[in-house]
Amino acid sequence: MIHLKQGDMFAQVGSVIASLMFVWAMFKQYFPYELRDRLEKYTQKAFTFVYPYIQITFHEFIGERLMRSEAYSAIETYLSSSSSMQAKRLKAEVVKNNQSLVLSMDDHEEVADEYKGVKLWWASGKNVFKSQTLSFYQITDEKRYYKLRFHKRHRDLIIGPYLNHVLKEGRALKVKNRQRKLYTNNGSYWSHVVFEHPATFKTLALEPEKKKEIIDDLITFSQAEEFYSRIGRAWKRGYLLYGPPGTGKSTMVAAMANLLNYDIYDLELTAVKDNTELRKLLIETSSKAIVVIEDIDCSLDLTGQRSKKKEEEKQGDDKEQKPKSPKEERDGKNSQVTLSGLLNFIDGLWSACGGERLIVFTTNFVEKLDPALIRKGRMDKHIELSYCSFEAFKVLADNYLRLESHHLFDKISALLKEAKMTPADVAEHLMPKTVPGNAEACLESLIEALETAKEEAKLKAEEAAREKESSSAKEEAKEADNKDPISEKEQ
Ligand SMILES: Nc1ncnc2c1ncn2[C@@H]1O[C@H](COP(=O)(O)OP(=O)(O)OP(=O)(O)O)[C@@H](O)[C@H]1O
Ligand SMILES: [Mg+2]
Repeated sequence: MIHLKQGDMFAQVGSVIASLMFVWAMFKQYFPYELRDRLEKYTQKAFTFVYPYIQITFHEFIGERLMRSEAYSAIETYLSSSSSMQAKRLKAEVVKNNQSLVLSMDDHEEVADEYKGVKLWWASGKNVFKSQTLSFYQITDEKRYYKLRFHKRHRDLIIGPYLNHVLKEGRALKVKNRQRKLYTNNGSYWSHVVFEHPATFKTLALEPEKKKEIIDDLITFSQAEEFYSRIGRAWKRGYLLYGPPGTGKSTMVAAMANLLNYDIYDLELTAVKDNTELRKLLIETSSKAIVVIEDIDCSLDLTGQRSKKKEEEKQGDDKEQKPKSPKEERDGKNSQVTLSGLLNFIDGLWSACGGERLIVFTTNFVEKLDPALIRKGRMDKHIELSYCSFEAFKVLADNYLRLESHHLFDKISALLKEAKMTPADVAEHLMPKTVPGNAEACLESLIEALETAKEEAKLKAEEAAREKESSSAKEEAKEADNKDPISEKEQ
């Protein structure tokens, strides 16, 4: 316990010096002015010589409006791990919706820290003020603080890099401990609920290499603040998740948020009146967030906006007579958000405010989207989520049935190659049907479903082949019909 010995030494040296200073303050008035001035100068010098340590105080409250200091709470969080190991008296606070505890040292405790081989000490304390009001009760006001002590020869290292490190780490820990939120827009306002989706990349059924690639990409992004600022790009990244329904697109968004500890802003574009409202919503999003637009192909008629425009130019006033799309009729309103409005949302100037944001689009029909919307630089990473592979099935079997291997796995592996089934459907068969769950029964029900799906796929393929054959026969007959008069003429 070196830090305690050092701390004791500080306390002793400090109290000796404090007593000397006290004696000096009592008697200095009896000395002539000039001598007093000199003596004071030498005492200060002696003080810094004997006590060559620098002390910085961080108060809990700042300013007259008594705002809680951000630095104080970042330090409190930063010190929580060393406090729980070193301090004898601790304070506990419950965070994350009563799910976890954060410990900090109680008043008048001291803990040591080390940075690049340099040792320093943090002490907690409080000032108590008593104020007598007109009423009978006495009001006590406590103001807490942290005091940092270090040797003066490390001044540059501690005041610069170390304190930056403490604040950065403290803030990052706070973000990790905070309760995350899921925001949804009601028109141009965000409302939120607590975000508690249990999906993680571990439970996501996906091929391991693909999973690793996505995780690496996300982590690299979240640690690349300096890189983005060096290359002059806003700190954001776009993901396009596409694939059939039930392949895990929404689940992956939740897993991303859980991995990076981000909030989610689920943006419903059809509820946004126009581009101005869209911009307002964007400005109100915080950093460390995922802004997700689900089913972007159905959200707005962004799919063929450009080609549609060209068509409209050709057709003149025909537009007014056009019947409304089913979506427009259902909503009873028509959002005025345009493709260019959305593009500005993604990469316009305002999108850089706040930084550290992921923008995620999900869609079932990637081919329907305007290429401008999903080009690299806007949607930087395109991820296809497809039908369940055997690798993905193994993740589900482990999650749902706690099975790493089983004699039916080989059969399932062969069937998954021939039948297309989404992870959502596979998962449905793995849900326990009895208590306690019978794994074999689940696997057998899955095999049965896969065999049916395989049969259906076979029938469909045969039908498609027949249709193709008959249509090519028709084409040939048509071609032959067209050729006949010519050949007759030639004859
Ligand atoms: N890859 C997967 N890994 C784990 N679970 C999955 C996966 N895909 C689907 N599921 C399960 O199926 C359900 C539906 O999945 P999800 O909502 O993520 O699909 P989706 O791709 O977003 O579908 P849609 O296109 O209809 O929005 C989820 O509750 C999840 O439990
Ligand atoms: Mg979805």
